[in-house]
Amino acid sequence: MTTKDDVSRHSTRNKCWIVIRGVAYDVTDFLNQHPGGSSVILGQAGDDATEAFEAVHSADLLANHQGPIRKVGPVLDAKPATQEVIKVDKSDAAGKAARRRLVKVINIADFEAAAAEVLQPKYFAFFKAGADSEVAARWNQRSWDAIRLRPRILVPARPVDMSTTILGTSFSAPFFIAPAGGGKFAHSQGEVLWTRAAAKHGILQWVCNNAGCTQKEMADARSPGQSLYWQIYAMKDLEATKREVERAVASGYKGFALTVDAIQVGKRERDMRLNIEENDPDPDEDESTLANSISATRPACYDQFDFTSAIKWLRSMTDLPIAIKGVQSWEDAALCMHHHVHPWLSNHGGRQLDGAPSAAETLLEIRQHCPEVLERCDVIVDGGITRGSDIVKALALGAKGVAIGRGFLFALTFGEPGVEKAIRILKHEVETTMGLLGVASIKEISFSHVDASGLAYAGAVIRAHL
Ligand code: HEM
Ligand SMILES: Cc1cc2nc3c(=O)[nH]c(=O)nc-3n(C[C@H](O)[C@H](O)[C@H](O)COP(=O)(O)O)c2cc1C
Repeated sequence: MTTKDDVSRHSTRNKCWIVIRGVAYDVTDFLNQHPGGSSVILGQAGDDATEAFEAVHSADLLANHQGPIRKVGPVLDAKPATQEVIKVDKSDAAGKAARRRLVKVINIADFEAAAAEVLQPKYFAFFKAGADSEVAARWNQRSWDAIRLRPRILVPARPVDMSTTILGTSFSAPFFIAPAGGGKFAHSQGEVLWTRAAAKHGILQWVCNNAGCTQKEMADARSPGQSLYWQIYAMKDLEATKREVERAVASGYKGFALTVDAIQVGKRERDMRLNIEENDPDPDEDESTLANSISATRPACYDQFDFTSAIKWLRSMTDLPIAIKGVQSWEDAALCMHHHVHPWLSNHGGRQLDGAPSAAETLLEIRQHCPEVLERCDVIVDGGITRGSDIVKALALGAKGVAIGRGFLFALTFGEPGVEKAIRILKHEVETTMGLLGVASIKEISFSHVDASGLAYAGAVIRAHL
């Protein structure tokens, strides 16, 4: 037990306590590790930080966080904590100006441009950033451009049905909302708005465990019958991740992805530059500029798994369908098949290993070296998908589900109406592409509908100029 007075005596960099929901925490040793920088926490030092904390973070972040934070104890005379997470509408995106911008959006790229106008630059940079020179991030998108569609003509038109199954559950469309952290940077209400929009339109939301909203908040925001999947990182403390998976199973999440391409964080320079501009670092501590950014100081992942031990560990927790997210070669896709899990071809939106292949390239490798993967697994792809035609190209190459990260983050800047509009735009584009190709259902889309022969050439030429 402690008191407000006690807490207020710890208001400096060397003795820094804050109160969150009636409990005091000693965050002195955490200050320099806080991904949001020490100054935001120091601004709350010795005081009640609940409102500032929950404007950005999910209510359960503290319980799950593994940084050097010491719980001091309940504050006897603290102001009572409300039951609901405090919603602070810090974005102007909900306002009239934002609605005016939304009207002008007619494709997913427009969402990016519109979000760039309304988001704080550091949040835009966090979403947009790729690793190093951002070649992989740009190539992801260009590689879909390099694939040509092969329409059949004089096929009597029929109504288009784009419904499909992903990991055993039916959805109204083959594309879905990728697990991407930082939803509350886009909109103060965060990822629950994805949950609601996904329900309205019958698409999948694959929830990210770095979400600003809690696992429970998103589960509670579900509509009857709505299926959500859960993405995890295996954290250094495997027991904590195990508890997270158990909670997700208990809350009714219906599928899992283990992200394996981020055992350390890629060097995201956009992010670093914005952080330097904002924090005006001490020139005598120059090295610190390399360490501080939203991306750079993530809690550590467990990095000792091989395929067999990872799958054994996952299977000790759940029988639900599992995808391994971050597969970037046909060999690893074949290993997924061997271990009865689904390969998710992704280079994390180019945010991790610059120079990594795009999902389109990995799909082609799989077709060449182990095509049975496409029959026996639900292959998921992502990276640089901005058009309905990209989605159809991915399906024609053999993918079963197509995830979109940044597109839905930028759309979330405009709240639920933004996300709904993004879904409608993509559905409309998929429908038009399918209609013009001469197919009426996902099953009818085949490899004969694409010509990917230019991809290797485009890769060589474009990469040289990226
Ligand atoms: C004391 C416990 C805290 C923990 C464990 C914590 C953890 C984190 C983590 C992991 C991130 C990275 C982004 C994410 O995953 O959400 C982050 C970012 C951030 N945090 Fe905290 N945080 C804490 C306290 C606070 C407080 C008290 C504030 C506000 C006064 C705050 C404001 C921010 C902001 C604004 C960012 C975004 C990064 C930026 O804007 O540069 N955090 N924090
Ligand atoms: C801002 C941001 C945060 C992300 N956070 C995660 C994450 O926490 N877990 C994860 O598996 N993937 C994460 N991703 C990667 C996405 O799931 C997805 O692989 C990627 O965004 C696809 O590329 P796209 O953004 O070009 O659509 C993140 C991506 C972005 C842009």
